[in-house]
Amino acid sequence: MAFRHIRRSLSIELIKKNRMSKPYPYTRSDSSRSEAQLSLENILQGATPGAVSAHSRAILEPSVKPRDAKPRLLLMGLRRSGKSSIASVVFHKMPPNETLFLESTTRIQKDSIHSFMDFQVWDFPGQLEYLEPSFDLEDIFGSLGALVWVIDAQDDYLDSVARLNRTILTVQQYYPGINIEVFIHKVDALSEEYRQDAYQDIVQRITDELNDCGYENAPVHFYLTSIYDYSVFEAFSKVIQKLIPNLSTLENLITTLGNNCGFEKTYLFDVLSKIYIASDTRPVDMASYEMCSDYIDVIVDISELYSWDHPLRKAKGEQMQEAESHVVLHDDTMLHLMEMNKYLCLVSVIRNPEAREKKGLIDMNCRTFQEALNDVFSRSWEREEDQTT
Ligand SMILES: Nc1nc2c(ncn2[C@@H]2O[C@H](COP(=O)(O)OP(=O)(O)OP(=O)(O)O)[C@@H](O)[C@H]2O)c(=O)[nH]1
Repeated sequence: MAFRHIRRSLSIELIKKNRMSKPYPYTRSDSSRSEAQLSLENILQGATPGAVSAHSRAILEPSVKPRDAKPRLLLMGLRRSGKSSIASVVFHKMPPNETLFLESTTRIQKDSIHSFMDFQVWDFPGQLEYLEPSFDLEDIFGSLGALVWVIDAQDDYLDSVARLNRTILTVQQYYPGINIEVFIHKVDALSEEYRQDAYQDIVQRITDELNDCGYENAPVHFYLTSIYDYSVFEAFSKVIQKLIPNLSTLENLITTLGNNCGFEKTYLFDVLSKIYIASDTRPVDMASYEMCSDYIDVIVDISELYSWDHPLRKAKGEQMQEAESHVVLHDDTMLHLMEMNKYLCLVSVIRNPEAREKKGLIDMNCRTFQEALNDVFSRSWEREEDQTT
């Protein structure tokens, strides 16, 4: 559990603390990772590489058990476009610069992600010809949540765009509802002007082709991404959000909470991956998202440092199981964090001085939100397990 080491509520007043300015969200090597982080990673079940070849369809077994009927995210694109790097950085907390040493994927890598929602991430080798008749489209695209197509924007992308167009046209015929998410990737090394040009050009080429073939409203979305900043987390947040049932209910709940407590912006984070699964309906600004995301790291680190069982330490009264914390930054912005359950935590940005003073109100409203969230969004099999025990 994310903050299970925290036995009591933390309240940290870091008056002169500058915004955390780590270049990347994960900058430490494996050996220096905290127990808390490792325990987070243990939630993930490791990759179970399927022995896929063009002639071996058996590995792409259709899902039969209800537990296996999870939405699937397919990572596709040409070789070296950055698919495995994205999966490793977002879901395995790999420091971005370590992706330089990733080897080319030769088989479909299947990751089962067990979190607030179960889903699978399939990383396809760039060279795999999945549109050939030897592959069963139903096995690949059947229970698909989204197809994430990664285009290396630093490279000549025309081949990739042509291949994506072929894939979309095939998939659209049989599975018109599938979300196609195009990551225009590795934009970190590009100038702002070149980024925008590449973006416009790629969008144009794909929409023109789809329009010519009669798919005017195909569900294709575009993102500029890089593993060296938060853009890939932001993009994945948007991709995952489309798979969440009742997202608008969740957003409305968060908006009501924010209005009642005077929050400027609130995010509901998946602690493991630090993608946000919902936020209030105000526009997202990257600076606040980054700040909140960094704050989760800070709290995980602090909980690791100070939550060990001390024989002489006695609890004073009843203790909350969930972590709760707030911090005031140098510009008087307050960040408030509250753990919601095993997987999710709520992080809010508070700039209104009056709102900052009403800590009791904030706590009470966040608890009410927590109860509503856990009632509505607890995972069905956990409820079943609870009933059987
Ligand atoms: N500059 C930059 N490099 C990146 C980024 N993402 C990935 N890379 C680099 O791109 C190279 C290829 O990345 P991979 O993740 O192995 O690519 P892949 O698409 O999985 O490749 P295949 O397994 O061959 O299909 C690695 O050296 C990464 O470090 C990014 O956002 N920016």
